[in-house]
Amino acid sequence: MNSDVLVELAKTLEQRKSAPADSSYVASLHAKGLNKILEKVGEESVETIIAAKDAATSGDKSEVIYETADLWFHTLVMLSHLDIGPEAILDELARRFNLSGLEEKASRTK
Ligand SMILES: N=c1c2ncn([C@@H]3O[C@H](COP(=O)(O)OP(=O)(O)OP(=O)(O)O)[C@@H](O)[C@H]3O)c2ncn1[C@@H]1O[C@H](COP(=O)(O)O)[C@@H](O)[C@H]1O
Repeated sequence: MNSDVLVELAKTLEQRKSAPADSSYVASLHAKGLNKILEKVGEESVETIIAAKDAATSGDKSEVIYETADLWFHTLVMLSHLDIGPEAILDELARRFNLSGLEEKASRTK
């Protein structure tokens, strides 16, 4: 698995924050602001869910892969807009290694 892609993409997204809005899609999203970015995350979430349902019945996984890539991409733009790098999410997932989801849920205080 090539998780370097996430890190490399995040570097590009960071550079786009200071680019002119009309020079790139990511720069245009940052210029439109967080609400527009969240609208895209919501839209891509719904498209991913629909593609997953379709994949379960048709067996064709290409659309759900394509839509999940759109969703991950827009989620990375959201994180970048909030000055959060993908390392923070990867670190959090790593922290959860070998931690049972059921045990973690039972240990929550809120
Ligand atoms: N991975 C992506 C990527 N995935 C999806 N998209 C774009 O996301 C956009 C939104 O998809 P939609 O299907 O919703 O398109 P749309 O209906 O035209 O969107 P809206 O008008 O509703 O906003 C499309 O324009 C896609 O091209 C991406 N755009 C950029 N990247 C990466 O980001 C880098 C920087 O991109 P730029 O900022 O454009 O240079 C690129 O080099 C790529 O690595």
